[in-house]
Amino acid sequence: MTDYLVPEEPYYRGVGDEIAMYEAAYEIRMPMMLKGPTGCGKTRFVEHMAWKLGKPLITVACNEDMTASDLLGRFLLDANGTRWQDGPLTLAARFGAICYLDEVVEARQDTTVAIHPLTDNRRILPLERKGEVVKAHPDFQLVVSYNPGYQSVMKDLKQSTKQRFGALDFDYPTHDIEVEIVSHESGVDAETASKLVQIAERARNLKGHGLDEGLSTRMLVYAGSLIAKGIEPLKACRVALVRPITDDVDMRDALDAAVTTYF
Ligand SMILES: Nc1ncnc2c1ncn2[C@@H]1O[C@H](COP(=O)(O)OP(=O)(O)OP(=O)(O)O)[C@@H](O)[C@H]1O
Repeated sequence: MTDYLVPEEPYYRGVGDEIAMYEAAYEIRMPMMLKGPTGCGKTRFVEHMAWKLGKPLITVACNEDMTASDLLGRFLLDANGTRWQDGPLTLAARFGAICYLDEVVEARQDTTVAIHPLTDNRRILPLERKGEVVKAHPDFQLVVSYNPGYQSVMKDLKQSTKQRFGALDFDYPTHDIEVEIVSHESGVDAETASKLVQIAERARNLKGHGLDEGLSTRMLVYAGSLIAKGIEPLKACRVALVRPITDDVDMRDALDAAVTTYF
């Protein structure tokens, strides 16, 4: 399990009371759901909290091809016959890690249902194929992330899943905090970081008016990092901010124009 300990403090700039809330939630081992758009700091937050609490962290990026076996484990065939290999969720439950399921809504429903017995007061994980019931280690906690913007009627978590979690809302930080984050992460000065954040703020206003999702803090960190490496800001913004977020020619022009008002 020591392989999964977070060795150094991951930089996380708190934006509200989320650190204190998470600590309280961990105290009672409440399963947590982190809700918010992509690239706004959810993963970094969990890494920071695992480090702060001194607990191992096992992260799983969920996708629609994922089966319950990918989480729970399976029998593998090797030279000596078959042997059981724990999946990441089983490993975390057995040895007391924080298990972070990123974008859990992407997983198929039979996969999400597999977490149910772990997320109520039973805190057990039945491994039907193996004929074992794993009792969760006292340090085990389940954390999932969820981007409400992506959900459709077809793809949403069942209420019986949602209601097993406490939830923390995440969003893009306020201007000054985002400037601090972008500057810290990329190495650009506060003035440049502030320009990048202003571009993002303008683009975020276009969400729902041609853009599906706002420009994330992650994208700003990329743009800033390119600028810090000596790339001309205009080009850095095109590559890291404008081109990835839209294929629409008019929208690209509008965003390019926004960039040129700052750089
Ligand atoms: N509050 C914050 N403190 C420190 N860094 C932050 C913060 N918010 C965002 N970042 C920066 O933004 C980047 C993206 O954040 P992160 O990977 O945590 O996003 P996410 O919300 O988990 O996205 P996804 O849902 O796509 O996984 C981080 O690598 C970090 O550089």
